[in-house]
Amino acid sequence: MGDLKPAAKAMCPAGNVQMKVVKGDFGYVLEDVPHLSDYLSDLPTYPNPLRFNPAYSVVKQYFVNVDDTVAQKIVVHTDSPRGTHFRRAGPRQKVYFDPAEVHACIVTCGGLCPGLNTVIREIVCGLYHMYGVSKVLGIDGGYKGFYARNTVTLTPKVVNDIHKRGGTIIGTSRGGHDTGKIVDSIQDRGINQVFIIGGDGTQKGAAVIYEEIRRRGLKVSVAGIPKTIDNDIPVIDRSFGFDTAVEEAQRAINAAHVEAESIENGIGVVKLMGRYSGFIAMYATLASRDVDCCLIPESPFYLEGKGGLFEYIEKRLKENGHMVIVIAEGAGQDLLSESLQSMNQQDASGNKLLKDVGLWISQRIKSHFGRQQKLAINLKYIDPTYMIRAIPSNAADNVYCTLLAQSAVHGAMAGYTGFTCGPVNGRHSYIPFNHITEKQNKVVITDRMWARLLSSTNQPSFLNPKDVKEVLEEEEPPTQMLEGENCKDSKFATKDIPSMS
Ligand SMILES: Nc1ncnc2c1ncn2[C@@H]1O[C@H](COP(=O)(O)OP(=O)(O)OP(=O)(O)O)[C@@H](O)[C@H]1O
Ligand SMILES: O=P(O)(O)OC[C@H]1O[C@](O)(CO)[C@@H](O)[C@@H]1O
Ligand SMILES: [Mg+2]
Repeated sequence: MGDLKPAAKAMCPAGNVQMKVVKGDFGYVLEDVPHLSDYLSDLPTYPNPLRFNPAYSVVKQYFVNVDDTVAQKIVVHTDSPRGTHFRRAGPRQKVYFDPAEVHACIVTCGGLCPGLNTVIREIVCGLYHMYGVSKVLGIDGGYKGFYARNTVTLTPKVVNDIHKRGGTIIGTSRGGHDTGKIVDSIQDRGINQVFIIGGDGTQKGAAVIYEEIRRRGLKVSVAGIPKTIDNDIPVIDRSFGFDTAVEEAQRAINAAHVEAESIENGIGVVKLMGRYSGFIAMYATLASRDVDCCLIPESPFYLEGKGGLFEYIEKRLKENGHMVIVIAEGAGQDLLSESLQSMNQQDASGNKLLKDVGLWISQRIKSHFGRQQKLAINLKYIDPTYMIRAIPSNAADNVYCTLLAQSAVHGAMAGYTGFTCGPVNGRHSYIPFNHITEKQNKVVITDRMWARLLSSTNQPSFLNPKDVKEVLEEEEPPTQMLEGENCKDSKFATKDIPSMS
């Protein structure tokens, strides 16, 4: 990495702060994150206290090499360029804060997600035990808590057991992001490390807080920790709490299956979260094996006629006597808008409020088969929406949350700022905000994973040749969670679509 070319700068779409892009040989690109020293000169440095910590001092190569970067694309070809890289997360030999001067704060924003309390716990414990920092504040109730609510003092004792509880002990909210007031509060309280846990909206808010802090020339590190139960944040392998949510969804699917198979022509309908991305529904379906049909926002479907849902339900009931349908909350919203009066309501953050697709589809199925009178169905609708996100994180998510929190703490102590952290191809990395906020992670229905789902449920793809063409033309890159690349050359060739009319 010694022969990297000098930084080439590009404008950051989110604001007026320039992106740090470093180019190297063979198409190597480092999309670096900002550092306090980019805008503050003569900052003192200190040896990392971990050098003197008996637990860590024996670890070989514990400190991350300053040149370590992580490749975004893991599948490469002999002639492909090396592509985009991110700075590897982890402790540095030198830190830019004297632990005694650190005054950190933590805020959680947006919807709940299993693991929030674990992340809070591990930020507090990481700061205390790894770096000897003893001033950590919890901001009560999301962004607006900076200027409208009280704060909570967080110590290892206060947070000791919180990972066993769902929710967030410091509260959360939507809306109320006022950059000026938030940065005033940070400045007035003498806070110099800000840990912001939240989804895409929260990370957009974190980006503008960072920009304002930089504009004011403050020595304050801003670290984002991505949180989304929908797994809709791009670049990172997966988001914390997702595993837990998929696991909890099994209970609802099992119940739907038991109900459905115990009665003649039983249909179990389960609605799961997923506003724009159907990952929870897709993984819960794949894990369960009891699901006959999974409907997600990314894959359009229709009810009536040849190749439609009603036809498939009839076929499945005749074949098997019962069936289970899993539907993500954002699926089929276009169909609902046609039949229900459009509401166009928004939550406090400006997110569109969705109509209840679970209730709607249950009613449509009932009235279709009721009208036909040739198949008497028994439908049970289960809506575990909030149950899958209000629980504590499972063991795997707890470990993941710990690594995330520690990455954020190491990054802030090392003087990095304006970053989100998360695993990229299994290596924790510091990712510039714009990469995380520019677009959403979605299920790519031309990817192998969706094909696996279709072959496991045997459901029709509901796509007509025109839809297939449109999907292929969108050229979505494969998601990080998937093992392969897009297979647009073969998998969705028209002849392979199960129920093409
Ligand atoms: N573009 C933006 N600029 C500044 N702040 C924003 C922006 N978008 C959202 N926010 C703020 O971020 C916070 C959380 O946003 P939002 O409610 O959209 O949840 P989220 O972080 O996307 O999480 P979830 O995945 O649960 O939706 C809110 O306080 C909101 O005001
Ligand atoms: O009802 P709330 O708390 O606004 O949250 C609902 C939304 O939050 C999410 O879980 C995202 O965090 C979406 O899937 C869902 O639409
Ligand atoms: Mg969001």
